[in-house]
Amino acid sequence: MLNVEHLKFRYAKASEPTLHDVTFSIDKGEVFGLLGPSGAGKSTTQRILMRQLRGYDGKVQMFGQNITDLDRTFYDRIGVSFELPALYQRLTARENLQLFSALYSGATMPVNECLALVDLEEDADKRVESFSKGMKMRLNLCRALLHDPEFLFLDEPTTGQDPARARITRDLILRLKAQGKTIFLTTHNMAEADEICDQVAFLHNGRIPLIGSPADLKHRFGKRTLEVTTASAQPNQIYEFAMQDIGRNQEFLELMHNDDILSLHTKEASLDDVFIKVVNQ
Ligand SMILES: Nc1ncnc2c1ncn2[C@@H]1O[C@H](COP(=O)(O)OP(=O)(O)OP(=O)(O)O)[C@@H](O)[C@H]1O
Repeated sequence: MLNVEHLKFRYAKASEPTLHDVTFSIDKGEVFGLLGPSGAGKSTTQRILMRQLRGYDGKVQMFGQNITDLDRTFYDRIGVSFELPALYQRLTARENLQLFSALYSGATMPVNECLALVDLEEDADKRVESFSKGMKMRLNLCRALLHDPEFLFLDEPTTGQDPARARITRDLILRLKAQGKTIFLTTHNMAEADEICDQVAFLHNGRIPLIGSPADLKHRFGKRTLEVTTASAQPNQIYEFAMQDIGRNQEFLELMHNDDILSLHTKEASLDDVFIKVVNQ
């Protein structure tokens, strides 16, 4: 569905390339997460794939063709939800969607139906300028879905949303995946990436040093630990032991012979651990 090989890109006024050598591919129906520190080049990569930035080196193929060879129907096949101004503030949510619907050559989803997907039906006739950041993000997502595209670009899709709303958005993304859509997202939320992505890639120093399923990367690079608290320890003192070879860890074994264990708690490896390892390399 998408194939990127040795992508390199430098902004006109920058002395160094933002992307040095980026290679990855995404299969149809996959949720792919591009992760990395601020300024790593995640949005830059997305903008190249969306044909907003030209002048790159390397190969970028989408829908089986080089993206430079695709005609304007490309924009009917992709949906884009970015944080930056994509909405008319003075218009209502409904008016915004009606306006964007008119830009597509093919059929679009009824506006009410689309607003219901992101739980905004009751706010349909309010001006966007009165919306919270999270509501604007949800309307942006709605806009991206209007024309039922097969490929979605989502930049930080749950930014500004409270945990309940973020849950609704993540469930929607998973429903879209179940419908066969391919989704490329960026997020700083590692737990979110872990939950919804089939594959994640870490972008760092203009390259992708790690790529794989969250489970595989956590297994390879994360660390599982056991946390122990005891009655005799200082308040807030927690002993932490790596699970690997714990049965031969003398300090742990001695602690287990004490009678004052208060709690034993296993901590699973997380993508946060992997992220920190990648950026500290
Ligand atoms: N128009 C531009 N001209 C020059 N440099 C730019 C331009 N846009 C972005 N950059 C630089 O390119 C680098 C990558 O920026 P980009 O926005 O792609 O990062 P990001 O990984 O998406 O960051 P964040 O997580 O903060 O959104 C940064 O150093 C940024 O300053």
